[in-house]
Amino acid sequence: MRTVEEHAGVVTGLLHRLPAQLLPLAEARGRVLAEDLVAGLDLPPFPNSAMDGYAVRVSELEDRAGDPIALPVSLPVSQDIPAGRTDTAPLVPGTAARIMTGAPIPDGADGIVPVEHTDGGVGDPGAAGATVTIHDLPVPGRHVRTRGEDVAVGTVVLPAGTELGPPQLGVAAALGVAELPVVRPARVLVLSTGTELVVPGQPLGPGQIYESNSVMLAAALSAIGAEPVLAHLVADDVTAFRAELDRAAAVGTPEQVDLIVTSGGVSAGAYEVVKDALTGQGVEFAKVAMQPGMPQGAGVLATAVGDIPVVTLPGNPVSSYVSFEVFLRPALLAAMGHAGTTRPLLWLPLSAPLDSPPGKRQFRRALVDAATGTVAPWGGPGSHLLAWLAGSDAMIVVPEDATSLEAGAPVEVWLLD
Ligand SMILES: Nc1nc2c(c(=O)[nH]1)N[C@H]1C(S)=C(S)[C@@H](COP(=O)(O)OP(=O)(O)OC[C@H]3O[C@@H](n4cnc5c(N)ncnc54)[C@H](O)[C@@H]3O)O[C@H]1N2
Ligand code: MOO
Repeated sequence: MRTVEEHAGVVTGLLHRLPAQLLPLAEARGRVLAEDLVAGLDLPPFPNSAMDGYAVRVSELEDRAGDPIALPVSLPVSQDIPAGRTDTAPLVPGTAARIMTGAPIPDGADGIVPVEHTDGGVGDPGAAGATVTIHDLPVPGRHVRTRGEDVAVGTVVLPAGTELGPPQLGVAAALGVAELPVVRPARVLVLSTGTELVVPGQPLGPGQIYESNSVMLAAALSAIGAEPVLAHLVADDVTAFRAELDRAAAVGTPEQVDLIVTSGGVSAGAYEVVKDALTGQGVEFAKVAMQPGMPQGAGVLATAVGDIPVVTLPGNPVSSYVSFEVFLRPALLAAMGHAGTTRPLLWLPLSAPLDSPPGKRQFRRALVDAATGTVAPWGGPGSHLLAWLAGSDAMIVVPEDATSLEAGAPVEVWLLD
């Protein structure tokens, strides 16, 4: 049997780092930056006011000894500077300029008196007789946002590998960048197999069940920023199945994907379509020492139209999802440029005992109790217990050598979404 790490290594080895593409900022959230973002300008690009108020020469409001002059003091208001003004004149000595937040500081001014520290001004700023009476003196530089104090031109603002969240996209926009080079998402064909499977919404016949893996896997792919492509259900028919795979492998066609993920048809039954179609074709089937998720397959399928990595997941719904978490999620995140590929990991004491099979790493559905700082197994270990998976918010990882753990034992916990 393969260890979990051995199979994880095989799956990761199938996927190469994806190429970059240019995306408008509005479409880049969650993507990974493919190249350093270097500032093409200073931020702020010019000195500007952090307050609505009056720009002054602070030295004019001090006496020769550098002490504040007696207050209040009235100054003529020589100009008005709203944000966006492009023709600001230097500050006339002995005057103040009315200024708004974000407006350029006039040459010569070195302090801003917030409007709350004045009488609010009398008359139209810039007109004859306009004055402002100042009650409190500013310190030089106060409320002045200097050029380049946030970003200096030429500096790396976001290094390659940065995951683009709202603030990162915001700073790119502030630098005037409209598009960013980001790692392209993986396109993944999800193919569920099984003659017993019926698409939700259709009537269910005897012996049939509704198909749940493809929608679950597609959602899991979307959640990490990959692009799922869902194929129609393929019955347990090797020829039809191979035709689907060949379509997905065809280089340069719209159908081409980076990876094919199948579910079902890999265990020991008489109708294992995935195994039957792929054995000896570059895909290796193995038992992995884990529960659930023991029967696995992975490899590169060579077709007449191109080679395509394939990962075959077991059909039991919980097995399928756990296999995604353990093998595919980290491998795809890495291929899409993410540095962190694991779930947030905690060590928490169990609030209830659990059993685990010898020699297998068990991944148990679990619920974290934030109030007590404990974790409880949620439902049994059965790999058909999908509703329990749906009710869980974490996975407990039980090591291969543990067969029973008492309440209170510390366990590794992966926090799920
Ligand atoms: N004799 C043995 N039998 C089984 C073994 C074994 O080692 N020897 N392994 C068991 C384990 S463990 C697993 S896991 C499953 C894996 O089986 P397959 O991958 O071949 O999957 P299927 O047989 O096609 O289906 C298993 C189960 O899951 C249901 N299923 C499958 N696909 C879907 C889907 N898309 N949506 C919802 N449900 C699905 C299917 O109806 C079966 O109930 O094999 C054990 N058997
Ligand atoms: O390994 Mo299977 O995935 O237990 O149910």
